[in-house]
Amino acid sequence: MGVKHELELPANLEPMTRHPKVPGPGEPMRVHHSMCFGCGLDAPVGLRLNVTAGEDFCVTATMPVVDWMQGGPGVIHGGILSAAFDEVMGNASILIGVPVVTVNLEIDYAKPIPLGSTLRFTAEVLGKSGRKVYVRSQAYLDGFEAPVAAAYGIFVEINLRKHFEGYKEGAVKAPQG
Ligand SMILES: CCCCCCCC(=O)SCCNC(=O)CCNC(=O)[C@H](O)C(C)(C)COP(=O)(O)OP(=O)(O)OC[C@H]1O[C@@H](n2cnc3c(N)ncnc32)[C@H](O)[C@@H]1OP(=O)(O)O
Repeated sequence: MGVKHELELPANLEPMTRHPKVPGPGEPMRVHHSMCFGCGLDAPVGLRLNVTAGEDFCVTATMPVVDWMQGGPGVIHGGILSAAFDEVMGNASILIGVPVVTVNLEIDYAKPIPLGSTLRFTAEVLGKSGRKVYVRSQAYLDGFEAPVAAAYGIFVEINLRKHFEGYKEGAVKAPQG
């Protein structure tokens, strides 16, 4: 079946503006936490995704599919791909300037993705309604015109300080030096 139909969006989407302080098109998005599994460079195990800002409400990213990402023999684990989509779509949400967390993630896996390949991601914010931000992402592989996987995410605006209150004491710190 490949990737599924479009995400059903609510009728009451609000106009969005790109936040003036986010990176410009072609510039790298900032690492939001050095120990983040998705983008952190100090995380002992992680995707270390480099996400690049695009035009409007879009971002792009690439991810080499390396051996530790294996699920079935020779191919990526579906949960790793899901985490990559989460990270890329979370970064797209940053472009509208609201702190968010994921509440809903849907993935379509259309093709097996071999170890040794490089996935290319695109993601765009489709709209915002109240605290909810709707995002879509697609993953591409060389040699395939259509996406090899796709995702839809709903992210919800949070108060960053309140959301992580009570959890920060248990946070894993980056190694010193
Ligand atoms: C930023 C850089 C990249 C980061 C990428 C990685 C992002 C992540 O992985 S974040 C980690 C995973 N996510 C989480 O841990 C979130 C856990 N969930 C929560 O903490 C809470 O559900 C929270 C705070 C998001 C929302 O709770 P609360 O503030 O009580 O709001 P609540 O009223 O339940 O929901 C807000 C809206 O979202 C909707 N909503 C909540 N859950 C869902 C869901 N599963 N599906 C669809 N809609 C939902 C609600 O219906 C509500 O809509 P409306 O405003 O229209 O009534």
